[in-house]
Amino acid sequence: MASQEYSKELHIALLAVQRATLLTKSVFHSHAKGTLNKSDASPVTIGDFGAQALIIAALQHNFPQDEIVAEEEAKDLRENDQLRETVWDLVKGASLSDATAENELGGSISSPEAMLDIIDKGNSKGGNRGRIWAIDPIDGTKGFLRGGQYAVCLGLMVDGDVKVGVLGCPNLPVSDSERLSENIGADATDAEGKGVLFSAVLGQGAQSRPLSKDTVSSPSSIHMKPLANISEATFCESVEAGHSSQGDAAAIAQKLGITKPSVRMDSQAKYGSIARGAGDLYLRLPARKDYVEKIWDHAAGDLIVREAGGQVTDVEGKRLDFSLGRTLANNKGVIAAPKDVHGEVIEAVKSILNK
Ligand SMILES: Nc1ncnc2c1ncn2[C@@H]1O[C@H](COP(=O)(O)O)[C@@H](OP(=O)(O)O)[C@H]1O
Ligand SMILES: [Mg+2]
Ligand SMILES: [Mg+2]
Ligand SMILES: [Mg+2]
Repeated sequence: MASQEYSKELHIALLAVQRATLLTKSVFHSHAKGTLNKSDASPVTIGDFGAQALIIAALQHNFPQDEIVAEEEAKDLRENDQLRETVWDLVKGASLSDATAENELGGSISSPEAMLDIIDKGNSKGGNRGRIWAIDPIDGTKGFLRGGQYAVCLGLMVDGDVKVGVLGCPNLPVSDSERLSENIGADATDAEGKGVLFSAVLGQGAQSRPLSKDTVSSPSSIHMKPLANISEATFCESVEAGHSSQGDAAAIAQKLGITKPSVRMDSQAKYGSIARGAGDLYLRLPARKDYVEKIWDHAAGDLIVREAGGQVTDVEGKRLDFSLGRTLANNKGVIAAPKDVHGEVIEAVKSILNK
């Protein structure tokens, strides 16, 4: 049988996300997370920089022609010797325990200077032409710092359309059959038995597999849970009230007859959770009118939910458009739901937001 389309891209993406996720786990457990505040007042840690370096190095080794849009830049590390050395210590020690897998990723980065240049290779403007990877080295940095959920995120777009998506979620349960509990975001740990990789290739379905320390584990297919009645839905939203208007979400839930409390969770772990049927809906209602969503916050999750039988749009019902550069310039908010109830959810969203 001929290998399926994008099979090499998926394999490398899984390995690269796995290696980067292991690096972030070591930072998650340490007290010194090397946190800085960026110009927009959002945090970045040594884990974000290190994970971005490892993923880009793996992509450049395998797909040297491809462009990369990544969240972070090396400027702060160039200006701060101590911070640079701390990140370098993390990066040079990071490797998968399987030698073949590590070889496939190109092995270690050669020097701290090379690491800085690699981090800055994520500066593509994005757009609607050619092969462009989108990287969020730690999505949900605030959750990461709080000891909650976070995700290492990688997507491949071709001509502006997402073809491959991978999410590494070290603090989610491995099992697809655990329903979400209210406090999953708050009491997350990556103790034994935790850690999952979600993935999808356009037209080939969505999968989950345990996060491993060596080569990739074998996958299970994942699907959104059929909903007999929308009123029985469990919906997910951000922990951060500034990222998603929780008052609007509550009003929409009430309109749909939903009585269960929302599950608040950081990061694209929300997309992975509903894709595996652990929850049903993801509501991200714009809290600030001027905020423009970034493509790396949604590329992988959007594809994984759609391949699991869901529909993902903005609050007006438009598909997310990844072809416009580094941001989702043409979209406001995100509504993800099983295909057959998505229309009903959008009607409720419109009726509340247009009030
Ligand atoms: N005002 C805002 N509205 C919506 N999203 C925002 C925001 N400010 C920051 N974000 C984004 O929200 C992401 C986290 O999403 P969530 O709330 O679902 O955990 C952040 O990703 P990072 O943590 O990668 O910076 C950041 O890009
Ligand atoms: Mg950030
Ligand atoms: Mg993010
Ligand atoms: Mg991030």
